[in-house]
Amino acid sequence: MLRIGCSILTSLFRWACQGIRDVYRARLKYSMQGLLFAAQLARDLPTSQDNTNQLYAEADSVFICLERTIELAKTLISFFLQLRLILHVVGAGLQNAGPTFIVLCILPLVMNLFLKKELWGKQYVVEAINKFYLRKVALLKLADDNLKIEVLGGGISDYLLKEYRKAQHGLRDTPDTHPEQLYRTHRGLVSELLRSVSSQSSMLYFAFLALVTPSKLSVVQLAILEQTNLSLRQTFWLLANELEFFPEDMSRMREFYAALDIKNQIKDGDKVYPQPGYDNFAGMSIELRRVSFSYPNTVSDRPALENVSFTIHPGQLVVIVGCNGSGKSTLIKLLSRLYDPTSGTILVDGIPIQKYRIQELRRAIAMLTQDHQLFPLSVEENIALGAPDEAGMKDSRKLEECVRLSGSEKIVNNFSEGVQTVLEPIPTGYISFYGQGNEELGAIFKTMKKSVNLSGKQPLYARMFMRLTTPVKLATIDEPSSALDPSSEFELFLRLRAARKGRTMIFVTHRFGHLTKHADLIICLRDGMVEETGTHPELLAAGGEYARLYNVQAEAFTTQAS
Ligand SMILES: Nc1ncnc2c1ncn2[C@@H]1O[C@H](COP(=O)(O)OP(=O)(O)OP(=O)(O)O)[C@@H](O)[C@H]1O
Repeated sequence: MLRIGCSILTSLFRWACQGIRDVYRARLKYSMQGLLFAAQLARDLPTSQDNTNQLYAEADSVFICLERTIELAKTLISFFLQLRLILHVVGAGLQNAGPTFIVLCILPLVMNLFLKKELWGKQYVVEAINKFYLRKVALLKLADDNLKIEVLGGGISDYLLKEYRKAQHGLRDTPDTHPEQLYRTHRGLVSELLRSVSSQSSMLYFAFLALVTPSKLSVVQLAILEQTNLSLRQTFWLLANELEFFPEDMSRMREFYAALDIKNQIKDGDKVYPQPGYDNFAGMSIELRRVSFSYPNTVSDRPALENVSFTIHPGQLVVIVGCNGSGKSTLIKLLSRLYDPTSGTILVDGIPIQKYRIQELRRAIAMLTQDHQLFPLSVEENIALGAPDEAGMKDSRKLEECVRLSGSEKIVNNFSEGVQTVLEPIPTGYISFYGQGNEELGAIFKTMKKSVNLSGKQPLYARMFMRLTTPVKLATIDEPSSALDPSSEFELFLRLRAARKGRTMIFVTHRFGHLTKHADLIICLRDGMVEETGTHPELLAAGGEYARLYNVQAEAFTTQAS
């Protein structure tokens, strides 16, 4: 009865512990996740791109470390209790045999620890270097759906199959099993023999003692020792495993806290923006004095910008032009302090840009770059986040106006859920291992992955228009039109220019015409340096790089096809 009662109590205790454990784990994890999310959001661009800051930070690592510490303590206690039991049982008859028995009992496991060939739990980096394997993996990738058009359109399937066979031939029978598995299977004969002989030593020792001094060992003692021998080994094995992984768990937890503590490379200033007296200025004034910049971790010897100097007056419409890689986008990134110049000074309203509070400065800048992406949120939120204050988020009239200005009406109307449509839902579902291949489940799974395919990026422009409803002083638009047809592009430029009142506006573009003719200032870059500046007529008359680029585009429209 007592035994049954104890088992029931144990089960109840386990069940309750499991529930509490799961709840506590979730609480701790969510709270750590929140801290990590805040730290990641606060991290600036150079800091996040710095390889030394790529830490393994898992919100669960704190709980795991805590749990493993408790487990380790439990195992240690149980190990010492078992040792005590053995000494007690053996000590009754044979005074000195207990310690010998314990040593023999755990000897095979100690040997195992030294002789075992296992990579698991060790710190290492793996890289495949077999050229045939690398070739095969690269070729297999070409069967992916996202490369279908290139492969089918290019008619290269036969070539790929031939190359695959060659790579396979070169690879011969070299296994591509995980290195952990391969390493483990290569055990030496001596270690195998030592292992099996030593595993029997403790009981052989007692069998020997029982034969030599039968009066000092009872059958009951032998039975208890047989049982304890097994459980001591089990506990020791558990202890060794836990101790092996413990430093790794600790280091993961340390890494998690280190990730929370990463200091931003871009230092914040303490001046408010705009400075008193500048609030009513018709835009931001910008001056660059001998600014040079190289990207952190770049492999290129040439700086992205070199000795760049120019002045933009408040309210000017500026167009930056230049060939690919001439530094146009980089320049825009420096203006919002996504990066700081390597040397030189940027003055905003006459004060070095680093002196302003970054948050306030960025709030005064509306930026649209080639890197901008739509968020995996609803269309409405994607747009409203241009003005993320409570009032802007809820103003549906404003939202509709921004959709209209950006030319996104057609796109939005095509969605059955309109502005509530989530653009790129994060896939969270999966089919179980044994459910793979089940047609019915497959059909359900397909309906779960509903990504919305947008050909243009108009909602991004809508977000920009939303941003322009706030008191921004500088709008920078980097290649706004690359995904637009010419008439949409023309209309968009008109609307953006109309939204210019009271703010400085900088466009980065490869296309001349609509914009450059209206620009107060054109800055022409070449290889990271300012080649020339001026207005459209001035630069055409100068006959330099701008005139050359302009004429190349103009000729494309005027030259008769031969
Ligand atoms: N994140 C980066 N890390 C390292 N180098 C970069 C990075 N971004 C740009 N570069 C390099 O800096 C230089 C200037 O690039 P940038 O993108 O500013 O030129 P761009 O004139 O805007 O070019 P495009 O017209 O193609 O957009 C180029 O040599 C580019 O390869």
